[in-house]
Amino acid sequence: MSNSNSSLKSRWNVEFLRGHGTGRQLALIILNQPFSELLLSNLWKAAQWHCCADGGANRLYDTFQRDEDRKNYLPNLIKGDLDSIRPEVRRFYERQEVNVIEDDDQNSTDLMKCVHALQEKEVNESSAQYHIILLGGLSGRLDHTVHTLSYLHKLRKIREQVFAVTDENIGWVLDRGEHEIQIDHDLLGKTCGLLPVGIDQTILSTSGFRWNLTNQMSSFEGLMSTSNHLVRGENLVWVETSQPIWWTVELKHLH
Ligand SMILES: Nc1ncnc2c1ncn2[C@@H]1O[C@H](COP(=O)(O)OP(=O)(O)OP(=O)(O)O)[C@@H](O)[C@H]1O
Ligand SMILES: Cc1ncc(C[n+]2csc(CCO)c2C)c(N)n1
Repeated sequence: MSNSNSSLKSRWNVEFLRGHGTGRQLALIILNQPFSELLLSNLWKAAQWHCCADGGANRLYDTFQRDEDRKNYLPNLIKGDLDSIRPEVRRFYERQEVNVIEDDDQNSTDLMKCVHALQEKEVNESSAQYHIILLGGLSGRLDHTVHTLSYLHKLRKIREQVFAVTDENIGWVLDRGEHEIQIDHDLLGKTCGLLPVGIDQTILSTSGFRWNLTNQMSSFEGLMSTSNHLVRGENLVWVETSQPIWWTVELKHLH
């Protein structure tokens, strides 16, 4: 999986949902949202750096019943204002020598604090950028959900690939330009959307969908491609957009 600058076409695949590496180092940021054990374990396996945003640590802890199992899933970092992590959860991870960092800044969210921590790590280690998977953040509290939409929209300027994943959906921002998205029909459901949020309007062209667009203007006030379908037999979709948009597709339940 890589953003190929040479062809100016971004190529995307989501095989990390199966627990597969994708070539680039992956960072998993666990938010305070429900998720299945199978989704967690696949993403955990695919990622090289694991971080919990505050109450995300409760979700990780509660995924397992036994401390022996919890000890196989120790994050590299727990960070946030730490007003949501339960005391016994904090105690457990601190005893396992997990780095727990309290950051009381009241102008940035726990999600932002975790992304900043990753950026510091990359600078300190002079490493290439990780691709980022947020576990959660697409549903639940509307202010948090819109924050996720806004934050990934902004991050596109400084980060290469940032995904948000829940048991129901995966989504990310397609920056202006051309995109080829690999479609694994065993992982992805058919329903999808191309969402012009955070922009005035965009000109969209697509192929591989049930309902395609050609140089069509799309905006929040006007046409939005929601409830579109992937087509069985097409293993790739193509999207060209003149402005950044959110792309989402429903997920099949993992088994
Ligand atoms: N109900 C929710 N819906 C969507 N995302 C959520 C929700 N609750 C938490 N999150 C995500 O998980 C992160 C950690 O959440 P937590 O509950 O620990 O803190 P919070 O006090 O709600 O959030 P923050 O301190 O970031 O404002 C949040 O920054 C947000 O990205
Ligand atoms: C205009 C404005 N609105 C809301 C907040 C509150 N806020 C935003 S991020 C955050 C941290 C939560 O851990 C808090 C409390 C603010 N600071 N400024």
